[in-house]
Amino acid sequence: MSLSDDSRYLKGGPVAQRIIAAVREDAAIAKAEGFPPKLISITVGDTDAVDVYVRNQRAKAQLAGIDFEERRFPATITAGELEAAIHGLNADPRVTGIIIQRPVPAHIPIKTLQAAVHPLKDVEGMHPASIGNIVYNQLDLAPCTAAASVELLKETGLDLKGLEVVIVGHSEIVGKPIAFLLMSEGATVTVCHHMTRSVAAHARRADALFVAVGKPRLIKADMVKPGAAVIDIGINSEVGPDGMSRIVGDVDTESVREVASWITPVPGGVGPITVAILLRNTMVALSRQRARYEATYGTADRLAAE
Ligand SMILES: NC(=O)C1=CN([C@@H]2O[C@H](COP(=O)(O)OP(=O)(O)OC[C@H]3O[C@@H](n4cnc5c(N)ncnc54)[C@H](OP(=O)(O)O)[C@@H]3O)[C@@H](O)[C@H]2O)C=CC1
Ligand SMILES: Nc1nc(=O)c2c([nH]1)NC[C@@H]1CN(c3ccc(C(=O)N[C@@H](CCC(=O)O)C(=O)O)cc3)C=[N+]21
Repeated sequence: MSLSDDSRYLKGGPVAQRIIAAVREDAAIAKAEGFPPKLISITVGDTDAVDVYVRNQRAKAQLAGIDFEERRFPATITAGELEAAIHGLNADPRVTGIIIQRPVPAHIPIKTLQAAVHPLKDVEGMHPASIGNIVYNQLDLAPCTAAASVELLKETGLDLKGLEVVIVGHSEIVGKPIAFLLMSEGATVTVCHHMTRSVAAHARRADALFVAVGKPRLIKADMVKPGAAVIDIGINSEVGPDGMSRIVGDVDTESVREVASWITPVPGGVGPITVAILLRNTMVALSRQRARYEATYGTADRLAAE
């Protein structure tokens, strides 16, 4: 049996395809009704991981019928100039959603940029108001990677109520929102980070282990409970023995697959679902904007109102 046929591999492709097919239907209807969805990606400077992500965003947006436009800014741009560009996009009625690719150069405060995106156009769910909604169990517009990771865990069929979950990594964009999403599903959640005394001791207790650190092969077989589900969120670029650059996760997949009952491959796991959820969030944003528009103008037909 080839590795790709192994039922232990929790593959993201089929889940992503399902989500994109639904988005495609919604997008076609919205377009016919005079509200074509449009997603704008903002990139500042150059990063490998961002290039992969943006490339896939463009390809999948095209597949789903969502207009996609990349705005690239040089690493030398000031925070004020970027904020002005974001305010311009907020005011543009043709723009449905804005995503700011991370990381941005050190002189740019990322939090200020995320807060500058209008909450109705915040397709990444990273505005403080959006993040706050997650704490209140309002989950329909969650940060894409966190939502994607939870979606993959659900593919196992495990009952999330009372499940012992350990998350390694507590960034605002991945680890923390995963913790909130899973708490709202009834899981018992432990979050580890670089000050945790023994990541291994916590990880070994987990029925489901989420890893989002950015260190290849951080998680080895002896850190995983037999029968656990392991969700590998890491996307690391590495030069392989053949001298070619390749993408690997944070989990030592070869050894961990002997112990775990489920494991997500990298590539082909969480990544494709992240892109699909970004597109789904764009449609959620569009429907919120339309609801606001109707509340203001009393009609859903923008063209008729103009
Ligand atoms: N698949 C996808 O769709 C996505 C994948 N990614 C990938 O996920 C990974 C993490 O991304 P992101 O969350 O943005 O990264 P950050 O660098 O923002 O966060 C990394 C986290 O890991 C923690 N950490 C660092 N070293 C250790 C350690 N030895 N043991 C335990 N915890 C540690 C850090 O803790 P502390 O803050 O305390 O130092 C921090 O909370 C990266 O590989 C990234 O490329 C990211 C986004 C989307
Ligand atoms: N604001 C922001 N949000 C992010 O979520 C974010 C970000 N910035 N910066 C970069 C990282 C990285 N990231 C990826 C998402 C999907 C794939 C992806 O689609 N990967 C596929 C394809 C890999 C390939 O084509 O080689 C896979 O894993 O199978 C990759 C990388 C999101 N990130």
